[in-house]
Amino acid sequence: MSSSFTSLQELRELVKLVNTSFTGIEKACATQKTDLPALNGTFSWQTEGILNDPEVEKASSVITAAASQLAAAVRSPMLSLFAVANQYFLSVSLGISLKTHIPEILREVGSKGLHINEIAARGQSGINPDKLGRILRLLATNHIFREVMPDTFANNRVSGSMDCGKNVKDIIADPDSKYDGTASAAAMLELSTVDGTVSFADISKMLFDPKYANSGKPNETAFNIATGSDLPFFEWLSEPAQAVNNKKWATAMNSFDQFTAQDVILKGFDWEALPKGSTVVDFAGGVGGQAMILAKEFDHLNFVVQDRAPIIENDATKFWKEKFPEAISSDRVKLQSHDIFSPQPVKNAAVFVVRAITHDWSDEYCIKFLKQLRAAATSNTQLVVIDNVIAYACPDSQETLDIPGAAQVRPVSPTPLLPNFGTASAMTYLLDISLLAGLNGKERTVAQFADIYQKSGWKLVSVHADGFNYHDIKTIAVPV
Ligand SMILES: C[S@@+](CC[C@H](N)C(=O)[O-])C[C@H]1O[C@@H](n2cnc3c(N)ncnc32)[C@H](O)[C@@H]1O
Repeated sequence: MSSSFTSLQELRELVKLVNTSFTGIEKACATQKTDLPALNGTFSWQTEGILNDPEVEKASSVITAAASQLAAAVRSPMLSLFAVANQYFLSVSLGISLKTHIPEILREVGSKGLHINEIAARGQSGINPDKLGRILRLLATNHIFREVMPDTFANNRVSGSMDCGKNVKDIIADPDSKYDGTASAAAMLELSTVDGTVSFADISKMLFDPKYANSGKPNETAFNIATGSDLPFFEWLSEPAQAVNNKKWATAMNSFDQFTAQDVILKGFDWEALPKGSTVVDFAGGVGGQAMILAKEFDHLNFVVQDRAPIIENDATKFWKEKFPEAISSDRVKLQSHDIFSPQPVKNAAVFVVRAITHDWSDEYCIKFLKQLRAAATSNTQLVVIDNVIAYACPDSQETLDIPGAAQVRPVSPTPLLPNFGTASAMTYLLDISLLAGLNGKERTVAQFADIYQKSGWKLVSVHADGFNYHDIKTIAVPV
């Protein structure tokens, strides 16, 4: 670990890591006969493709982790801390740029950019041009947008990725529908910045409140304190008053498909080996996106997609009617309204797929629904939980590493990087805290998964990680 280095040695090692990783990126670009997309270039999914190359992905993580470790080492601690303490303004500025449609306005004028007076006028939000300019300058200083001339801004590749693709005129005519029909990740960014999440980012109220401090309840959170609602987040989102946020949430969830490989569900579990006619339950499956990928690939399997009644009756029904109607008409796929805490109606499931669910709930609640699944399981039923796995920021030698596949979840970081790749893994840790604030949810280590399984009558038997990340990890359990 880093403690064995002198300060200059450590910095030299970090610089070396940046250099060797950069050489790896150059080689991958040469092999693929392509270039890295330029920071000041235009965003497109096609040119971003090289970043998904496993070598480039790994090199990118090393460079990100090393660069931030270098900055932490060479900068005055007070400057680092001041930047963190005021990060909130960066977050809100990002949201303001979305609310005023800056990425779309700047796309329409191209690389020459536009003066702040004209940007403010085109957005018709009533924002003062000088104040907007200061917001955009803070963002440009953080590599989001470019100030091409004094008070004149253009998109760069980062800000361009927030462009929802619609005409500014159409957006302004109906701002509530801005993200309809798109898969824009900007919908999630808006929800995370100006649409309310900021109000519950202050989790101190939740952590120090005598009633909330030790609660695992989904409606005793920073979100509840901030909004005054006593509904759990997802129920609140279904309220008629939240219709616009609800639409945005649906777009945000769809947008994740662009970042995650669509075949992850197919890997790390032998679906082919399940006997013909086996039933796979997509538990709290949303519209049933995972079941659909599996149903298209394995026609010997049947599926039940379960979720809350409004999701099943509206979104899921529409989704399957549009994309795979024959699966419904042939009865191979059934859509079923089901509350995860009530007794599981499918008693002959070969597999319960539980994706992006456990991290929404505290241990207490996970154990409740896992017990319901266990009560309905046969001795051959398998539980396939797909979620993020979180790692400690220090070396970890827990006994679960003996479980097949568990060690691969933690790629070994080169010294002197943090074992969890530091800020290259920041998303997982930020998500963990936002789950805490909004839902009393939690990202878990492999050992913590093993623990909730053991407490609900399941036994963790294997772990499968696909690629170089902590996302979409499969933990597979069987009845005890
Ligand atoms: C993050 S989404 C994951 C959806 C899906 N598994 C996927 O991977 O796309 C969480 C899902 O849990 C569902 N959910 C939340 N509370 C529920 C409950 N009490 N009963 C059934 N489903 C619930 C939500 O409606 C939502 O579809």
